[in-house]
Amino acid sequence: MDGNLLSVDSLVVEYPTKHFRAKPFRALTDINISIKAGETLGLVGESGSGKTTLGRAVLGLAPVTQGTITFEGKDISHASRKDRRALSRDLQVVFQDPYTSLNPALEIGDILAEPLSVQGKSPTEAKRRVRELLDQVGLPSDAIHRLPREFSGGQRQRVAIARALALSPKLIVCDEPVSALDLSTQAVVLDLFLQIQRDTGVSYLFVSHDLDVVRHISHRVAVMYRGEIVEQGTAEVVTRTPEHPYTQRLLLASPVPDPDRQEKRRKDRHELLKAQRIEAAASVPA
Ligand SMILES: Nc1ncnc2c1ncn2[C@@H]1O[C@H](COP(=O)(O)OP(=O)(O)OP(=O)(O)O)[C@@H](O)[C@H]1O
Repeated sequence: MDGNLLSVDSLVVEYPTKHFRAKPFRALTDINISIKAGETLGLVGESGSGKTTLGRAVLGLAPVTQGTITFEGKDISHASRKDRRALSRDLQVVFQDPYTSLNPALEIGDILAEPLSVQGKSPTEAKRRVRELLDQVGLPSDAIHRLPREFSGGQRQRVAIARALALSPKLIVCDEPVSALDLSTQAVVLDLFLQIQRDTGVSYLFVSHDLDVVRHISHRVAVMYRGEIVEQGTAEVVTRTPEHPYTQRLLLASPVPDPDRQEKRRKDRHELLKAQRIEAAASVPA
């Protein structure tokens, strides 16, 4: 193994097109990324650039045409269904929309116990782990008997994060996990991601269209444009002094283009996080 938890080499993904004579649609071309244990790679780019497709390819949900995806030294690009089931212990996902990603008919306790029982944990073990998970994501233990609709967006995303954490994965693909949340809840949930990484050493492939979010959460950032990675490097360099014209445009297109205002927004977010951390210690979280 080369020290990487995940490495994606020369990846090409093509989606079949409906018309049988038409050429397949190439969504990803020559993608090369890697993630080490405990590291976050932020994936940023405009809508349609292929971010979700890359996350889905890692999860075995998009068709790999060429190249390899290696996880813990093993080629998983064409893993069988059985191998995928085993992989799901180590490789998990948090989706964008906490309103549709949780089964509305199941109580939170059952949502969290599901991956545990699939992996053969006894009901007693599962119960203990569910309590631990609720605590880890800052939800009260009485959440066990409540339904998703009784929770706010931020709280539901905590449930989705807890579910992803249930089997202590090594990598979580986070597909725009804060985009559906308001700004202050975004800050709290991002902080939770960071806290969990500090506590567990989990790695994230973190997809977002928001440079600000990606800068806050990532160690390194890869910028996608029309199915290719046009730039990657440390979060600081890529998001502040990008080299590629597309990244520069992305930075300019960010809702707060002025660097001073960006700095202020960074400070505001920091202050907000600090205040909310203090508040969170005393109250029910967002
Ligand atoms: N199942 C599919 N079949 C055919 N084409 C697809 C499929 N999924 C995505 N695409 C196409 O692949 C390209 C990349 O889409 P993808 O969803 O990965 O981009 P994205 O950067 O995540 O965009 P967004 O931020 O809007 O989700 C787009 O042109 C999209 O239309």
